[in-house]
Amino acid sequence: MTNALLHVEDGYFVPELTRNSLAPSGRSVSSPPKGLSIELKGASKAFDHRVVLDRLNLAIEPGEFVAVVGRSGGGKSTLLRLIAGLDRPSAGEVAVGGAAAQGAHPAARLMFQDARLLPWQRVIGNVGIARGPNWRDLAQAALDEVGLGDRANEWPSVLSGGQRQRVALARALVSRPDILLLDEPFGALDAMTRVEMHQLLSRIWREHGFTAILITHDVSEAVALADRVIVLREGAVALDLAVDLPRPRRDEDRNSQLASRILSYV
Ligand SMILES: Nc1ncnc2c1ncn2[C@@H]1O[C@H](COP(=O)(O)OP(=O)(O)OP(=O)(O)O)[C@@H](O)[C@H]1O
Repeated sequence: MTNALLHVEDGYFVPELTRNSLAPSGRSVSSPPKGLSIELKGASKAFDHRVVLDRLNLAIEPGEFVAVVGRSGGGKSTLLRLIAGLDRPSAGEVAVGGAAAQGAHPAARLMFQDARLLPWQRVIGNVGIARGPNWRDLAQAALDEVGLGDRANEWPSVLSGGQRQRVALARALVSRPDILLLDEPFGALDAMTRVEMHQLLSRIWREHGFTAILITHDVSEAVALADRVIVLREGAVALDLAVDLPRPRRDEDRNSQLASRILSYV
């Protein structure tokens, strides 16, 4: 498979999106980028005249971690696709870093419930999928960051679900994204692995400084990870709540109180 066939919608690192890691930007693996702001101004999306997002206004600060929860079919993934620039609003505007989105945003990476690894590439080949100068070193560094440095030469088929998601995270990180868009990335994992992934993502988000948007059905996950939880209902923001709890969020009582409050808006 050539790079030209790799698609941003699959979470892959496409060649024209390589500015941070492969261009001589001066950024090294240890110099974190700054997250970008995201703004939706009266953004609507309709499919066949059915309104899925209805005049949404939302301002997300650079480096903020926002979780979006809501019922199935409520427009969460649609919102993520608009922010990624994979889809255009039917009306209104989506701005990333202050500029209106025009096509897939070069600084955004996506992660899905399914890791979407290429079975014919070893782990390191999946992470450094775009190749280019130093790709192996950059991919190895990203694998080290997610705790899989010693699995670089294995095939994806021998990895567990949690390890595959770590590889998907490394593949996103290798380009030093300014925005990480997470569409239920931990939805298929068991409870223990999910908690490990929460800790990993929290650490990486803190160290890298990217803006994170996490879609989840799990309100406790939203409370554990996000600065802010948004409930999307019938295409509009039903709740926009700051999670004012210190990290790491180990106070089960406070977490579950907040989770119950959020659930009442879903
Ligand atoms: N490309 C499309 N064409 C037509 N309808 C679409 C398209 N994409 C999404 N929809 C519809 O828009 C609505 C919202 O879908 P979306 O995937 O954004 O919801 P969601 O909140 O992410 O759902 P879930 O939690 O089940 O993943 C659904 O009714 C879906 O069928």
